[in-house]
Amino acid sequence: MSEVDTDVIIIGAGIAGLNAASTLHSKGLKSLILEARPRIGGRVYTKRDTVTGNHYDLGASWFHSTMENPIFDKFTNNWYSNSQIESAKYDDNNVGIIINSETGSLPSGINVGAIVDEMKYYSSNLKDDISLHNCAIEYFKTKQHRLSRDEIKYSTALFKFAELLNGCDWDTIGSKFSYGPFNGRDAFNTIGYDKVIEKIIEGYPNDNVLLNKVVKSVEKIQVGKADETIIKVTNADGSIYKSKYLIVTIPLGVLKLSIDKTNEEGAITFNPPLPKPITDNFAKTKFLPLAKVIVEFDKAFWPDNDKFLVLSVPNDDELDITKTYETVKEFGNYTDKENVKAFDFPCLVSNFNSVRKIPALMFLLPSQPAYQIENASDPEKYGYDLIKPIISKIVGKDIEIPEPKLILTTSWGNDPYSRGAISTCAPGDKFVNDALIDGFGSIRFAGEGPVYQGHSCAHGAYISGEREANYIIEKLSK
Ligand SMILES: Cc1cc2nc3c(=O)[nH]c(=O)nc-3n(C[C@H](O)[C@H](O)[C@H](O)COP(=O)(O)OP(=O)(O)OC[C@H]3O[C@@H](n4cnc5c(N)ncnc54)[C@H](O)[C@@H]3O)c2cc1C
Repeated sequence: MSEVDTDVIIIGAGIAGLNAASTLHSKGLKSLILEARPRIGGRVYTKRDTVTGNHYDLGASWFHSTMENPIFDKFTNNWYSNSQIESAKYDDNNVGIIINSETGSLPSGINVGAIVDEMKYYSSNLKDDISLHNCAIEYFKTKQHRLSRDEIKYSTALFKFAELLNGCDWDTIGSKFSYGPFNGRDAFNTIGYDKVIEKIIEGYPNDNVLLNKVVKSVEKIQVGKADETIIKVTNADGSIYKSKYLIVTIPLGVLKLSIDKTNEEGAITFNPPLPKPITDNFAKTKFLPLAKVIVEFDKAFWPDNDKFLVLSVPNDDELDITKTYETVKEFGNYTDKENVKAFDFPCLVSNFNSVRKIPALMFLLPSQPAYQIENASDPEKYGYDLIKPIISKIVGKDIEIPEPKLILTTSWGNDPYSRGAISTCAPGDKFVNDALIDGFGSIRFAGEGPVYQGHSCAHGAYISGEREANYIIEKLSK
């Protein structure tokens, strides 16, 4: 059993933990990172193929909210500004919309974007926070007299697209925060998100990052007056480390287990237990998976749009124009289905041939298909079979799709150290668990969950890590 004394222990080597460590290091404070996995990065995970030189991000890919994203600014302005390759690309050029119809595309002459903007306004201003699905029903109930049949049909499908921003199906997403506070365009990271990780941790001592350390328990021990405590952290391998402060950055899906599932892998027992204001908030916290299916071919055979939004559109015969909201009620309810197929769910397809000059497509899928892929006996084959009809629609012609060179799928839901993709708000839930930001004395919390700016995003994790490091720096300087 080893014992190490340090100023701060950080649990988790994702963006939040690494940025906390780097900030503490820059001010001369000592820290130690305990990471359960055999690698750093957390939900940033770049697979690099040593033969082709290609790389694929299985976690974060985009810089969101680029008007207020500090990682994006550093990445493009400081870290890789001299790179010969553009390090990030706004990928909103010529966005294709693909639907399951004869033509495969939206009919011209309907401005669904404007209606979706109205629906976003409507959802964020409703008095009661209801599910996104119910919100769509309410919107059509009260506003359908202003809309044409096609406007209703296609804007419903686009609205449901928010499932990809939240990871959940629209029955489990609270309408109020369903579109999040996204400020600014999205930019695609073209050189790999691991390059962000490399820069954040540059200069931090390697020896202070301990991998394969699954933290099992945290004990706060009183050593003097009320605010004089020592933190004792015990790992699954029996090693113990002690510090003055602790920053916990594990995903909320894992932290939730501390309430009543402490035997599960990755769960941490807190002694004394986490206070009620923190745990009360977890009752509704949703943490479901998103999945990626990445397919690489010998050469591209699809159109050159930057990306494609693939929509699940209500059937024409299902759509009763006199009672459209009734139709919307039945539409898109796939949570009870065990096997969803292409076009049952919305999906985003990034065209790497356009954004990175690589003949590959990346499919981002919501929770239900994600579960199916993760639990399949052959996830690559299952994932590819699931998205193949979408490739056919994108191509638009009856051609034989060639065999892919490479298929990659993800497993964020089954992974015990993530247990999902991103934090989501259920109806009536708080956008952010403020009690986590307040912390528990010398036990602090960071990550994409406990933060407002950049909530659920990589830059939110970054901001929260710095916030907690600065809190401790201030405390220790007194
Ligand atoms: C498929 C997918 C796509 C995404 N796309 C984007 C995107 O395009 N843009 C964007 O901004 N964001 C995206 N995100 C979200 C983004 O990846 C996260 O917000 C961010 O990486 C979270 O960082 P974090 O430090 O909060 O948590 P994490 O990166 O999850 O780090 C937490 C760390 O804690 C470790 N840990 C867990 N339990 C224990 C334990 N008991 N003991 C020790 N260590 C433990 C984990 O192994 C992990 O390394 C995506 C996420 C997913 C899954």
